[in-house]
Amino acid sequence: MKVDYIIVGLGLAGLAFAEELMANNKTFIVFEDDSQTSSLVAGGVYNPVILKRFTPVWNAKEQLAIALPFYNRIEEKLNINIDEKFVIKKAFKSIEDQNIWFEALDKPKLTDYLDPKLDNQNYPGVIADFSFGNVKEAGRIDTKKLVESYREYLKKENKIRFENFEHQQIEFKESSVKYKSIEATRIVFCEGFGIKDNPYFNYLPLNEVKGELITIFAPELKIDFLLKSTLFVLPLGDNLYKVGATFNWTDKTSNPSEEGKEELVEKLKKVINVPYKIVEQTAGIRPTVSGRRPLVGVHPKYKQLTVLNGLGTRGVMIGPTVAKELFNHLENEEKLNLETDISRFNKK
Ligand SMILES: Cc1cc2nc3c(=O)[nH]c(=O)nc-3n(C[C@H](O)[C@H](O)[C@H](O)COP(=O)(O)OP(=O)(O)OC[C@H]3O[C@@H](n4cnc5c(N)ncnc54)[C@H](O)[C@@H]3O)c2cc1C
Repeated sequence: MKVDYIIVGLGLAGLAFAEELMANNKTFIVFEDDSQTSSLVAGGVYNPVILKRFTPVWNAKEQLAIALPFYNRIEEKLNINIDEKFVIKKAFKSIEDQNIWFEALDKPKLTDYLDPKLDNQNYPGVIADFSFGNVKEAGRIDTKKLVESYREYLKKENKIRFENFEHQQIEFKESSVKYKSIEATRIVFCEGFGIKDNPYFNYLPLNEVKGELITIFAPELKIDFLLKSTLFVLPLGDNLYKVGATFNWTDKTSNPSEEGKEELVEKLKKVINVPYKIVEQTAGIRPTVSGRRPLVGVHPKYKQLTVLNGLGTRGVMIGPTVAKELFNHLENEEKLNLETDISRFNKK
């Protein structure tokens, strides 16, 4: 079997690259072994503003201009609904917090997104003593539905194998690779935290950060916006809400933990004051990089091997952009963004 590309991993990164290949009539096969869960458990929120500091997300406008049409095309192609738009209401913790918001209103990159009028309304069940600030142009991609539907679609197209990709089986040819019975021009590794087992790219500085979420059933909480406080509370419909997330730099497993649950329950006491029941708990590892820029590019020695990783906490927004940039670099000789190109980690 001969293909243009092998893609290893079908999370948000692999999916975005597969779409790019299809749009350009390239042939490919995906390997997926279910070892990582990040894209399946993600909140899926896209939000152009960093709400801890009221600063703009890096290249937010440009990323959203690519990402939203990208997900809407997939909605049409697979006949699914995955994009839900909503307002994010940031619950201020103090008057100082409000003042920082007012200062941020003047930042040119934020004016489109921050509503200058504070929301003083009371929402039953929500604890907020200092009003809310509204963030516009935000929403959520249902990443679980997206990834599962896309894998199903690739299965029907005979373009995915649900098995572990074994790096030691790669044989190098002059300008291609052989993997078992497949000959491919290139391999694109989209393995998330799985990169740690990749002997070609595990030199890259990926700082994995485990995140846990709970889903609660809270019939007395009637909100149709994303509530952002010490945690986020995201309405899913049918009185269900996703609550998260934790940040844990030491636990490298994707298993939900008792500590994770306790941390969320403890923090939630300061966010809502209505009864609820926990109906689900999920966990995954965010593939993050210090400096918060993804890992994109070509192996310094083996030019057939490439990587698309490090999407961090914002895979939904940034995935489609970096997939496009990698494709254009490999096929159209366009330069990679110097901030994301892995050559920044080459030995000088
Ligand atoms: C709790 C939590 C909440 C989050 N919330 C948000 C959010 O609200 N918004 C947002 O934008 N982002 C969010 N994220 C981050 C987002 O999930 C990531 O940025 C994104 O999922 C990373 O995608 P990926 O494809 O790079 O990695 P992954 O999703 O980890 O995908 C890698 C895939 O490769 C497969 N794989 C690895 N090695 C092999 C191998 N050798 N052979 C075969 N297959 C292999 C794995 O099974 C996996 O499916 C969240 C993450 C977590 C954990």
